[in-house]
Amino acid sequence: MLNINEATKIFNKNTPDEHIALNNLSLEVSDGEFVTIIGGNGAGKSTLFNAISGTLLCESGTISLDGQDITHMAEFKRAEFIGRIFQDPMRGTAPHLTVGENLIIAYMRSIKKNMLGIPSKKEKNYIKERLAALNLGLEDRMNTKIGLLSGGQRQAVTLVMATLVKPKLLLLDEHTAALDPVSAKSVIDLTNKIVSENNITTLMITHNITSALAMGTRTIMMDSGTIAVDIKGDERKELTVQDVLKKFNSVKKKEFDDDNVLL
Ligand SMILES: Nc1ncnc2c1ncn2[C@@H]1O[C@H](COP(=O)(O)OP(=O)(O)OP(=O)(O)O)[C@@H](O)[C@H]1O
Repeated sequence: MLNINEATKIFNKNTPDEHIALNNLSLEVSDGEFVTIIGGNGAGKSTLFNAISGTLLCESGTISLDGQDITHMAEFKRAEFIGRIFQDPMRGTAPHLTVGENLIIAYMRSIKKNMLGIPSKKEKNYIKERLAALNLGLEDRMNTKIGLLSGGQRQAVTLVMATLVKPKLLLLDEHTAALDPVSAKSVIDLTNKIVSENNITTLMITHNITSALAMGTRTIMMDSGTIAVDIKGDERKELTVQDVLKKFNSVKKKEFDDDNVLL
């Protein structure tokens, strides 16, 4: 499905500030896998997402999705089949447009029609049904400017926007980190529901090792632009946070230190 082969990204190359953010990183993700990604500050998690979504190009290595080489494909082209949700609920939506307008634009873009085209009545009903399925009553707020919704409501709408048409790949970049605990829990539940019901291949960055283990089917831990730990299958089922940290320490021969990691 997703195949990253020896990707290297170097920032400020050949300067005193040179930094290798992705170091010959290879990763294969199968169709329908839900991979949670953890790692300390600066480990390269967001750079990995930027490389996959085309926000930046790597110095070397290849990236393919569904058998198609996307290594040099422009970001806006990849956005047709890669959904990405950011930490900031303000990102990825047009705050002055209504909930309905934002959803329609996302839908029209995903089906490669003119973004400002007019959906049919059937399509409009489908969009409303998808919103209603969240059980947040947001289908009654189709005419509300999306910027007036709470952060949690907005991330919920963003999740629907990104999955109205099933993306080949969904990238969740700490998408609950800016929310209060109750809203974060609600968005996590919605994420699980939408991803599993639609069997969407998903990568999710989180700083919370507990939810990294509780969610998804596989957990990888990044360090210095590489994958230090990769856990899936039966091995993952019984694993505790301490086990993950122990694994990291034994592989990297150093203590995992990151104040931001919530146990
Ligand atoms: N545009 C850039 N220019 C220079 N250096 C960068 C740039 N983007 C990222 N880096 C550096 O690359 C490294 C990896 O950054 P990245 O944002 O991928 O880490 P991360 O794992 O997402 O960290 P965090 O959990 O803090 O968000 C860091 O050392 C960072 O300072």
